Amino acid sequence: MAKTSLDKSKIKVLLLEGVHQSAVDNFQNAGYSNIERLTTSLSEEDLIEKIRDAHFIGIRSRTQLNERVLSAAERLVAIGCFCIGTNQVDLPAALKLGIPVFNAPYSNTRSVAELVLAETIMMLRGIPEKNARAHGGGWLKSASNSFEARGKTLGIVGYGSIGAQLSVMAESVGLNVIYYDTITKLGMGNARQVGSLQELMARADIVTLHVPETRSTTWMIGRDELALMKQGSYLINASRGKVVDIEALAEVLESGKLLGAAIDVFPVEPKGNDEEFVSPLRKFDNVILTPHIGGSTVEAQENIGVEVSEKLITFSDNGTTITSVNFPEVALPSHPDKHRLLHIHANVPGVLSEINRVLGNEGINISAQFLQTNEEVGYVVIDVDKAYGEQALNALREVNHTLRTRVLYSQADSE
Ligand SMILES: NC(=O)C1=CN([C@@H]2O[C@H](COP(=O)(O)OP(=O)(O)OC[C@H]3O[C@@H](n4cnc5c(N)ncnc54)[C@H](O)[C@@H]3O)[C@@H](O)[C@H]2O)C=CC1
Ligand SMILES: O=C(O)CCC(=O)C(=O)O
Repeated sequence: MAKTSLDKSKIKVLLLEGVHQSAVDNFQNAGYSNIERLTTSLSEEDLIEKIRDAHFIGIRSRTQLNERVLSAAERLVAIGCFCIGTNQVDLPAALKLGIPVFNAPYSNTRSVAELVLAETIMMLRGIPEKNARAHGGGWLKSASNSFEARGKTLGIVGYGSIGAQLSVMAESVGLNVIYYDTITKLGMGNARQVGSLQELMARADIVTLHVPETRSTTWMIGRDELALMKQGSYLINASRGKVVDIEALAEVLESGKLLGAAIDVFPVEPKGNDEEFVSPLRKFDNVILTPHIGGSTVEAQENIGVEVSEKLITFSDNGTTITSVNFPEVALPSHPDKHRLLHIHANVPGVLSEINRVLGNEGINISAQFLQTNEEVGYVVIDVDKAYGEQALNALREVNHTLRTRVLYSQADSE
């Protein structure tokens, strides 16, 4: 088992929001034993306390890792988002602090697409109201406002992994698919890209949102966009809560313009299952409300647990940053006979030559060197002879603009 700069039993892994057991198993199998796993997210103050001595943190969509929280995380080596979205992390702040962020970009794609297709069919048939009526002892046997999916138009906003997968599944039940994306994309099957969000809103019978939360998508669907929708149409949002103005949506539902909606994500979501869910949409029987479970299937969560923990363990044990969403990506070979130094620094001219100078001054022979930079940060990985681990690390710490350093001892040495 690889010995890292710290004894693995001292490396603290904090997992929040019910990250799947598969992640815990993976960490344990890799020799990490100091794992704390909580089922909820934490308030900012509690998070600051907890993250202070964590080396790795695993979160899902609810935990907000803002600049203030990250600044308190003095020992943090990396962040794992056990989900697709990474908007809950201040990625530039993490980068400036030298902390890579990893996620699972495809593991729950299918789960979301299946849910959205199912909701489309359920809403077209008016099932949410009929179900609510039956639970209250009523009997709403009627074909009024009950439609087949065949021949209706599904409008997908954001034609990425989820949008494109949904597109294929939707066509298989006879829906016509149109989509809007800021990037020109080749449609799957017979799906056709439209030129504007406005055109999509006006043409679709069902509009479904699959964009990330960014500046351009925040409150993207408000009064003006909802006003463009067809009389008797439907809206689905399983992307992020701040993409839709919920008050405006409540108004169009109240007016009867929309026949239904299915909303999985909300501007403010409960921290855990014990907190009350508050929303102006609670009163509508024709709205399917789900507690941000688009990606919550056994299959997806287990896969995500494995995928993201593997990325964190690989970075911890070997230094590889491939697939990080904010960090220079470096794919590294194993280093059986050498100690490996990891140096993360602000990307200003002269740091690499300074690194080589201080190592040269110490008489340290470099056997391999890897460098990758982005606009903010440089990541240098240096393999050195086994005689020089601590000495080299101390020298590197003195280099100006250093953000974080680590040493990974020779793997053969620590078997
Ligand atoms: N409800 C849930 O449990 C889940 C929600 N999600 C959310 O779904 C989002 C989408 O996921 P993926 O399809 O995997 O992402 P993706 O990155 O593959 O696709 C997003 C697409 O949106 C497009 N886009 C970005 N800004 C846009 C704009 N202003 N207008 C139109 N299109 C725009 C992009 O060009 C891209 O094609 C995630 O970012 C996440 O927030 C993801 C998984 C589970
Ligand atoms: O499962 C979760 O907690 C979040 C899922 C999600 O929204 C995502 O993957 O982006």
